[in-house]
Amino acid sequence: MDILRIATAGSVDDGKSTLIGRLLYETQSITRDKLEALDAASKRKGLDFLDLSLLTDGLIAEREQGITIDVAHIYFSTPKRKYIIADTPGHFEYTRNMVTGSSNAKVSLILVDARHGVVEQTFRHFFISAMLRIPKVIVCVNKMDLVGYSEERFNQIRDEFQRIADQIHSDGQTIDFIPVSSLFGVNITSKSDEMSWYPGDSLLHALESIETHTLWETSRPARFPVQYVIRPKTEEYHDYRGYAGVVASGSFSVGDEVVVLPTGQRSKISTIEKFDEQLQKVNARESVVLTLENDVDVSRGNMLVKPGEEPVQRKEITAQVCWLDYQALQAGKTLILQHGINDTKAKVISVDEIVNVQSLERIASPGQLKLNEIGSIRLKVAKPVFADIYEENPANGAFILVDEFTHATVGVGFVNH
Ligand SMILES: Nc1nc2c(ncn2[C@@H]2O[C@H](COP(=O)(O)OP(=O)(O)OP(=O)(O)O)[C@@H](O)[C@H]2O)c(=O)[nH]1
Repeated sequence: MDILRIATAGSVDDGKSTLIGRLLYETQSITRDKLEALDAASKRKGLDFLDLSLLTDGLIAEREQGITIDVAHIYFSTPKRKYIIADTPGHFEYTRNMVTGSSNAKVSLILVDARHGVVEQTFRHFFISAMLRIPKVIVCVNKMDLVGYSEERFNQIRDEFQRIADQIHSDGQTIDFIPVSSLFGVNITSKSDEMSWYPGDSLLHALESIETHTLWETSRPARFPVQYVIRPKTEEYHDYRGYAGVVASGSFSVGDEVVVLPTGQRSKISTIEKFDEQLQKVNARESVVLTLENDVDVSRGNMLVKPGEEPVQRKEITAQVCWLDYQALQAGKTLILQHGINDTKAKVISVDEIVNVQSLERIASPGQLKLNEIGSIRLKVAKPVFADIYEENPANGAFILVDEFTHATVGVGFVNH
């Protein structure tokens, strides 16, 4: 069964917890004991209905004590597929959580309170979705009941959002707008009469109709980072060399010619093995063991690619970076850049620009990048990195920056042109 990952974030009180709670409730994803706990917790709050906002995180006790956690993963499923929602709290400082919570997501769910319209947090969330190239954005205009289910208000918000989207260049991203009332369950899992003017799908229907296989990385250039070299020590398998890893992007078939990076040696794929199975072809995200026709030199950390679509071996990298450390990033700083399983020392040459994610204003030569800021930097690496431009191949275009001494992750980067 396939899995669709959804990233969400919202501003305080725009109704995200209620919306997610309703999705879980109406897809019968709540166990009986959770329902009982929810009922009891709602009664304790003096409510005569189920407070669905208490459901998310599955952390009813924490919610009641007012503790908010960083990123919560919420699971639900329909007969069609499984869903994972990565939910980040809407507080303005949480860019960092949003970036980590959103990586790997194929859908970004953005909530807008119909009364307030597009707010700063909406900008930030959309900017990050665009930066991460999340292919699908669904904007739920919530609390439509509080604006009399007004088509005019919905159109106003949609147009305002679209204006922002037009300012942020985000190729390949599609945006859907859905008017909903989470509290009353309107347009969440089914459509209802209140907004007969709305011709589109309910939220769940929109999610169900996203074709994940067309979104996956298979259409990108083929990349196979070698995680382990398998060399059994037995007599029988004396000559066996298998290369284990996960296909990062693209696909490989038996007989395909491959180039080994960084050596540039060439060979052909002899077999593709998955457990006891022999495959003819393997696609992105699958774990396999490849064997090659001739005895080329391949070691852990090398990458198999196809001739004619090799990534550039970069000694200098320009990247958009989200900085995650309390100590600001400045030119001259030495860090460890980790790209897949490879790491190398990297020196910051310059911090060229920062983006104000609320106004989308760009400031040149800011001198430093502070906690939660997003900006463009230039790095020099000690060992060449085989990264793609993030926009062209997200699976091979991102890296993390690690502090040399504390080993803490201090930044997330996306390779630019
Ligand atoms: N009238 C109306 N109220 C709603 C709707 N959705 C949520 N609310 C109310 O808005 C308030 C905030 O809802 P939550 O779901 O807790 O909002 P949240 O965005 O998760 O807020 P945090 O829990 O602070 O992150 C609650 O009182 C909800 O009952 C809606 O569609 N209509």
